[in-house]
Amino acid sequence: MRAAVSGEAGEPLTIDEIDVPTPGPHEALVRVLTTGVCHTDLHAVEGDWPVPPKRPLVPGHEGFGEVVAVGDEVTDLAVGDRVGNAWLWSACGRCEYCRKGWETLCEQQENGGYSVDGSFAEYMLVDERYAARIPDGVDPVEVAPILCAGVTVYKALKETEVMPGEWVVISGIGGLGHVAVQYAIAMGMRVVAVDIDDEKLELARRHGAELVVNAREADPGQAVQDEIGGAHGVLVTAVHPSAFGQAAAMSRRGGTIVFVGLPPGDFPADIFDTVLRGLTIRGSIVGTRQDMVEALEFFAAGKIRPTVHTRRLDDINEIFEEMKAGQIEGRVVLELA
Ligand SMILES: NC(=O)c1ccc[n+]([C@@H]2O[C@H](COP(=O)([O-])OP(=O)(O)OC[C@H]3O[C@@H](n4cnc5c(N)ncnc54)[C@H](O)[C@@H]3O)[C@@H](O)[C@H]2O)c1
Ligand SMILES: CCCCCCO
Ligand SMILES: [Zn+2]
Ligand SMILES: [Zn+2]
Repeated sequence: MRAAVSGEAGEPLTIDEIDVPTPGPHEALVRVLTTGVCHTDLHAVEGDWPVPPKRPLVPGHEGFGEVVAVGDEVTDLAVGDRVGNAWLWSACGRCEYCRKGWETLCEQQENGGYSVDGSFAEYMLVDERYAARIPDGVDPVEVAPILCAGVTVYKALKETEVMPGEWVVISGIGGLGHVAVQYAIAMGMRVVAVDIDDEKLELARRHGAELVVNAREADPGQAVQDEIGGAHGVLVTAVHPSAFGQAAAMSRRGGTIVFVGLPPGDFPADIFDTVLRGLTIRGSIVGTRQDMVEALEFFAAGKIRPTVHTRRLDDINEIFEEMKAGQIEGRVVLELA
């Protein structure tokens, strides 16, 4: 099968002919129809995180497709079923985190397109116990970004604890941020969008943001305090550390700041301010299987319309260059079939 393969960190991917994988007892073989390209895939290819991916690696964890074969012990998937892979490719199901419904924190988890091969290929494997079940009748291109961008921001917005009618800042209006604006509005929140690119901020407005701030032209903390007295929640999906240091200043007293963006680096946190204003700073990683069900339900109900641009597998290296340059509007989705 044709696949985009990352052989060495920092090197361009090659489009290779590799073996079609064989499903294990609890696995299914899936013909990939579409797959989103997440900035995490770029981090994986560049190798800029502390935990390296497998190599050689087939990236991709927003893959949508059709089951074509199942393993010997599969009981919950059949040929023809439509499924998705995800970052949470599998977990142990037995540890404290899995028992408590925090399978995304399982230390035995496998990660699609990172520790196991993903969806930048004609076929991929999924574990029947963790594969996303795709609602009937949804758009095969627009559903792909929900499998990571959608479930991640949906979970993160829940983690901000922002209530209907309250304000949330979405910092970073890329693949994650532009659907975060939509989930926030669907969840009854009011949105301030922050980015460094006016075209991204215009996209946020088109998706319903009431206020926008270009962090290259104004101090986002001062702007959000002046406009609304600070936001009840701040969700940072940006790919530069400076956005993380700006988050607290945008928060209202008692606010919750949730980080999902993962640029290498760290951020300053003022001790006195954090304590005096009762701020919560929280990391959030993708979503559980239940979060995926809920995020897909919002999508299937027509409340989330990812802005997508379709490309081919062979374009992947150009796509990553455009992503690095911040030139991608919404989400690129590869069409494999
Ligand atoms: N925590 C998780 O579970 C999780 C899940 C998916 C992705 N991620 C991470 O989230 C990040 C974003 O992913 P993506 O696919 O949306 O990336 P993307 O490249 O599509 O978008 C990144 C956005 O950040 C904006 N940006 C850059 N510098 C900024 C700044 N200083 N202030 C505000 N905005 C700024 C860019 O203009 C762009 O709009 C990546 O680091 C990715 O690895 C994390
Ligand atoms: C720690 C890595 C989290 C990435 C989630 C999928 O983009
Ligand atoms: Zn992702
Ligand atoms: Zn576990």
